[in-house]
Amino acid sequence: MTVLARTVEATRRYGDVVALDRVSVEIRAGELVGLLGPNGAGKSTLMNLFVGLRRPSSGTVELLGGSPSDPAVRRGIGVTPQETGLPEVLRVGEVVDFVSSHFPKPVGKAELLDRFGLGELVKRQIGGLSGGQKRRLAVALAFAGDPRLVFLDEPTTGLDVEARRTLWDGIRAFHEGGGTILLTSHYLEEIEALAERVVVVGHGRVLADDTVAAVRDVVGARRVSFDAGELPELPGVAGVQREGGRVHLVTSDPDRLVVELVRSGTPFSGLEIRPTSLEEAFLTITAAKEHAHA
Ligand SMILES: Nc1ncnc2c1ncn2[C@@H]1O[C@H](COP(=O)(O)OP(=O)(O)OP(=O)(O)O)[C@@H](O)[C@H]1O
Repeated sequence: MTVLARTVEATRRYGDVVALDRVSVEIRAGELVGLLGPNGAGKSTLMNLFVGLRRPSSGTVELLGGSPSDPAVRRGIGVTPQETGLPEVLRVGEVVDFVSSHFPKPVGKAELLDRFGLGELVKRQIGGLSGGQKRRLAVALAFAGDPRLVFLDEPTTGLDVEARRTLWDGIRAFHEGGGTILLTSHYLEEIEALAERVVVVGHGRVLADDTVAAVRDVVGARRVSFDAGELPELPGVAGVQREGGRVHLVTSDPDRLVVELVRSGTPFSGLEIRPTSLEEAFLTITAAKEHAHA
């Protein structure tokens, strides 16, 4: 499959901070890849290397067969930054026209706005849009030039559920038409809803790069919850969390844990066992790797 973008052993330092540490990632044509990781993991730095806003301190970055610092190459991508300031006095349609004029084969105003549920706002001044509408427009603009590859850094931050779903529909439509996307998100629900592949980043390193389902399987963890007081030593516990009287234990072997809990004679009630969410999965991966490096 054609690789549209890749980093090879890319490291990025800011002074003493190593934001990315020898990261090698490939984005292949037609993929929708989610980039997941806690605050400060290095997600934005990786995005910025791909789109040419930053250069690696060492290692290489390749974009559409060329270099991200080449403006001609960058014309083939679409980007929505985390922070966006659009001119308040311009109308929605004017902003779309302005951005589209930079590309040889733009999507077309009506189609673009419709795709993102903004069709009725074409004459509205930017200053009169709600925060959510501005955000949706900013994301829509990443698609204006009919790009081969789109980078979305937290596209739906601050949006309500309905606006988020409209954006997801727009992103999915692009992907179903063969488009390739790399998106970061703090909403795990978003990564699970959109992405097929997930790259988990922590402390500047790639912790996992696989399907969403496989990342869960790698961890294979279950969350065992119950009400109890003091707990004895229990086998195979990867993490403990307490909420008032309720205890949540993360384990890869819930059966053994429950057997041992019963054997210990510890009084408990309200037993519940469920699969871990992606967030819990990546916290467990991060903790396990840190443990291994310690
Ligand atoms: N311009 C900069 N100068 C100094 N340090 C920086 C700079 N940009 C990022 N960093 C540091 O590099 C590390 C990675 O930051 P980055 O913004 O890439 O993480 P992130 O995963 O995108 O986080 P978030 O989810 O909070 O946006 C952090 O420790 C951050 O403080």
